Amino acid sequence: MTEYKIALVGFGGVNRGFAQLVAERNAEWKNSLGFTVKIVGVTDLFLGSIVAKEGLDAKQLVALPVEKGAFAHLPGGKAEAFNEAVIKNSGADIIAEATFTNPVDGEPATTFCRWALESGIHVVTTNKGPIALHGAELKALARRNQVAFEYEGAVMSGTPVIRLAKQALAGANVQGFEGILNGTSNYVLSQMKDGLAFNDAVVQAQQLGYAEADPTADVEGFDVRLKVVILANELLNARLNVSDVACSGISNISAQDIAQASANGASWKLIGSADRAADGSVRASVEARLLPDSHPLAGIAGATNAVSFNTELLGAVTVSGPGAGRIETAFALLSDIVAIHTTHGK
Ligand SMILES: NC(=O)C1=CN([C@@H]2O[C@H](COP(=O)(O)OP(=O)(O)OC[C@H]3O[C@@H](n4cnc5c(N)ncnc54)[C@H](O)[C@@H]3O)[C@@H](O)[C@H]2O)C=CC1
Ligand SMILES: N[C@@H](CC=O)C(=O)O
Repeated sequence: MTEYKIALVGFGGVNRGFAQLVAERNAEWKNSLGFTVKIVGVTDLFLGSIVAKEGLDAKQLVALPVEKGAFAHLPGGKAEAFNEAVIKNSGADIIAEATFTNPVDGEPATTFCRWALESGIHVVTTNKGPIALHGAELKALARRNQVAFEYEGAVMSGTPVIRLAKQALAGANVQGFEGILNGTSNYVLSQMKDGLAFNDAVVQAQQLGYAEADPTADVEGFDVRLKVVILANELLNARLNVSDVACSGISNISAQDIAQASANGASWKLIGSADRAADGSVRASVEARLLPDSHPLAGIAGATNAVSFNTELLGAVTVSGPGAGRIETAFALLSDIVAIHTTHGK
């Protein structure tokens, strides 16, 4: 029976959600997935760090209070985040990277991924920055070191759109896509439709674990822009940079705009899209669009996301599912570990 030793980098909503899955389901995974997971290290800027090669009690980790330096209260724990030591020296086979997404340069998460890959350790991550901004370099580094770099949760949380489009739609010839790719902004627009003020809806999205550390990234479209770059580069063989994608958000949409749209049988949605032109070039954008209620994306409400792939052989293939959420995104990490088990498992 394979046992994967995992170190968690960042211990906010997503990796705590992953620890919860381990606490509740490890025994079940033994039978259903053919492996178990042992958490051998955790490091977090705010909480500190801890390493235990014999394995940490996942239930105890989940119950850790969200207090500065909290890991220092556990035997062997430290108040400081010794990220490099945890990544390189905890004995982990896999690093689960879930620190803040930095939409400008992808750091320091990109460095965390490099440290792991250079050390021959697999990486699973939900962080959009390293993939959108340094994806080609990190994938090459993973190949050179014969390890996996997996990031299904970076787009649409636990809804498996990247693997679906790359594997199940291989050969169908994806020509483009359009989608609702941010849970927070879609939640905010839905709540505003029900009468809540913009700022109150953003606070709710933060409390529910959907929003970025700085929710400006959600409501101004920067988060969707990273996801559009990731999907376009993965599926359309584009080489887009963030600066190639025109981007605007939803912060200028008023309650009155939403009510008026509703009265006219339409809804405002933040849409990320990309298309391959006849000359092979790829154009992409992020913008709020007014969709008639008959449009397949108009009825997608709350933190649910959906993406419609335009394929040559099947026409439109639309996938909908959770776009944010702690456990939902933790599931994406699990699905990445399943992929590693399939490709690299003993
Ligand atoms: N929450 C969600 O629904 C989804 C989140 N993501 C991405 O997953 C990642 C994690 O998300 P959450 O857990 O919700 O965020 P979070 O804000 O709850 O947790 C992030 C944790 O990382 C820690 N951290 C930040 N910088 C660090 C550093 N330099 N070294 C060590 N620790 C550091 C923070 O102290 C915090 O505890 C983010 O990149 C986010 O964009 C992706 C898909 C969905
Ligand atoms: N803040 C993001 C989280 C997932 O990427 C969102 O709301 O979609």
